[in-house]
Amino acid sequence: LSFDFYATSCPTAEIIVKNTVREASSLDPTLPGKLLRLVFHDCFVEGCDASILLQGNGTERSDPANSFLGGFSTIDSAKRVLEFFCPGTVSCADILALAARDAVEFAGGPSVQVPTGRRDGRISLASNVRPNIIDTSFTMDQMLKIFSAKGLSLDDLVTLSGAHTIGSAHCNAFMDRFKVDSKGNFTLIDSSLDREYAAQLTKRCPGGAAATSPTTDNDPETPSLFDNQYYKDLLAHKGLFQSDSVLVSDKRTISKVQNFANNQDSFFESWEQSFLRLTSIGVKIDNEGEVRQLCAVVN
Ligand code: HEM
Ligand SMILES: [Ca+2]
Ligand SMILES: [Ca+2]
Repeated sequence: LSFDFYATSCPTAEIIVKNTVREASSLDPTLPGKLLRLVFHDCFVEGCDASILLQGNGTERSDPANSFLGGFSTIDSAKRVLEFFCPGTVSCADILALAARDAVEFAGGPSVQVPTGRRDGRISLASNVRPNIIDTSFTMDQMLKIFSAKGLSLDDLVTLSGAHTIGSAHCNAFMDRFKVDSKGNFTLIDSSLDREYAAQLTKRCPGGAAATSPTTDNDPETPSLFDNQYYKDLLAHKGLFQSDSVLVSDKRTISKVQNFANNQDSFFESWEQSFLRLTSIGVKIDNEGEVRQLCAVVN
């Protein structure tokens, strides 16, 4: 990968992606979160190779763990423009990494220079999703095991979890942390969650209707701003997922959380490094992959 990969073959590549993300985000403020989660779910399965974008029976996209992913149409739009100006040149994997980078910037986060040159993969299997994607119920050791397998550290886990400073979630991702009986009586199951916050969350999940339920902001304070508020939320026991709360209950990660909560610059600096590591996982180059014509299908 290199920073000037498309300098001669498609010098406007990054501008085209940025403009597409900018326009789409101004119409749909939920888009930045979707693009950011999309690159995470791409890179953790088969590397950053746009395997998540392939459609069809039994692909990664068809796994229930990926059912709430979004942002696909924005990637398709950017690809359409790029195929017009630079046919067969810019990979879907690069478009996705650049779009996620731009999404963070438009949400108020740091702008990161991202190297390009990723090729698109030809393999996308639902059976590869569960072993590689972290569930909210995982312990720190289970999370660390998956992160290590990707060449990422505990610090990367704390930093990249900061993505939950934007975006939203469906009830089934956090509903098991509390319980409401038929009489409306509320019981807190996970005591690492603030009681009042949990009581508010129950109102977002009426009757336990998980899939059809409305979404809840990941960061209750600044839901669409990419800032360090997520870490302040964690210290206030307002991490939405169990996997967020674990970051303050584990002595290996609490000091990093405190550091980021007190110092946004420190979070942003770490973000830049960790985001580069995330978007470099298992990249395919040259004939290890292809440049798809359409991001949803292999050539
Ligand atoms: C480490 C373990 C992680 C777990 C268990 C986890 C889990 C989840 C879950 C359950 C949701 C809600 C999905 C829904 O119901 O719609 C979510 C949302 C989100 N996640 Fe994570 N996540 C993790 C790490 C990450 C990382 C590393 C990133 C990116 C760098 C990320 C970015 C996001 C974003 C941006 C959203 C909001 C998506 C939207 O608004 O549509 N997450 N995550
Ligand atoms: Ca992938
Ligand atoms: Ca925020």
